[in-house]
Amino acid sequence: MTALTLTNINKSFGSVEVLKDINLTVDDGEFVVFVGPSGCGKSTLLRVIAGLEDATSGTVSIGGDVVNNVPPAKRGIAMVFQSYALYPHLSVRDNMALGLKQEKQPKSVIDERVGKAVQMLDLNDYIDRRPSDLSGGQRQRVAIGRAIVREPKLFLFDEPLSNLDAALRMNTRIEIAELHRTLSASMIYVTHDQTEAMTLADKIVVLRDGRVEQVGSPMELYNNPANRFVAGFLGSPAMNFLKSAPINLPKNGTLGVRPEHLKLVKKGRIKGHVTHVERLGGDTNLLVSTEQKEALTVRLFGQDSTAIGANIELDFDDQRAFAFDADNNRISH
Ligand SMILES: Nc1ncnc2c1ncn2[C@@H]1O[C@H](COP(=O)(O)OP(=O)(O)OP(=O)(O)O)[C@@H](O)[C@H]1O
Repeated sequence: MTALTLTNINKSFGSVEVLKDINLTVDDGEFVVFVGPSGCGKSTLLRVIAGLEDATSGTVSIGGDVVNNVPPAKRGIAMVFQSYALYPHLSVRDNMALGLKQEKQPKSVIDERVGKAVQMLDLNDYIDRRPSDLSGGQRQRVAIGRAIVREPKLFLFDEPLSNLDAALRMNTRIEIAELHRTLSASMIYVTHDQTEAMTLADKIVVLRDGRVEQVGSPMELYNNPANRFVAGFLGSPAMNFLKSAPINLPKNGTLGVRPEHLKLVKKGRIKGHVTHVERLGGDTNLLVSTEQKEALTVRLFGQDSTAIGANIELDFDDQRAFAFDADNNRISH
């Protein structure tokens, strides 16, 4: 069964085309992440699915029903926003219960669903507090709880972790992944963070300038990017791109090598000097300027003693490298 189908979705604001011919399906229980740089149309696409924006053309189907003319509250979706959007004067419990009260659900149903969500999200100690007395992470859990109690057909998350600090972001990311496993619900999650996309998604949709660049599992996209944009967007540190490559490339082509696939060797095909060293404890990143004055990042596992200014030689396994043509599309080599 398909949770969501988008067919030929276009969206313009005035003369500006923001979404261009988007076709996509989300299967039941699938976790789909929309990822792409700022302004590529991720939030607009989510808002079209939610019914907060109308598509200029195209069809939105949820659970097999066309919902273009169905208002947001009747689409069977629940949305979690970056800003939490909690009511400041209501307790955690009442914030979570509000949607169900508005639906006129019986008290027994409300108590049961809120109780279950509170348990699941470990919010027991906070149910009588107001949002202002909670940390950012706890507020986001309340916002997620409010979505869960509605038992939606489809969850929509719009950059839910971007207001949290790095450590909390990682914890909450793991909680969202666990929640997805527990609920087996269909989820769409918008982020510009490639780590969130890689770690959460069953399926990643890479967007750029309102178009879908590529759709696939995280490892499919990582190991088999269709073009230079996808190759450069997924992976941290980002893939290196060389114009003066030591392998045969078409005219104006580019060689792509991931930082972890470059090896320090005595005699290699790439020569350069180290311009900066980042010692991360577990890994070491070397920033290198090649003889052809191109910049590279090398990711070495563990602690490495190479110093700034060192002359080094690098090489890589050709099987691990990617070749892109003058139009930045991937070619086999
Ligand atoms: N109501 C609107 N009126 C006019 N233009 C809009 C409107 N909403 C969004 N846009 C434009 O549409 C484009 C896509 O915006 P959108 O918010 O969907 O991007 P995004 O990928 O979610 O970006 P971000 O990661 O920065 O939130 C942007 O160029 C934006 O300026």
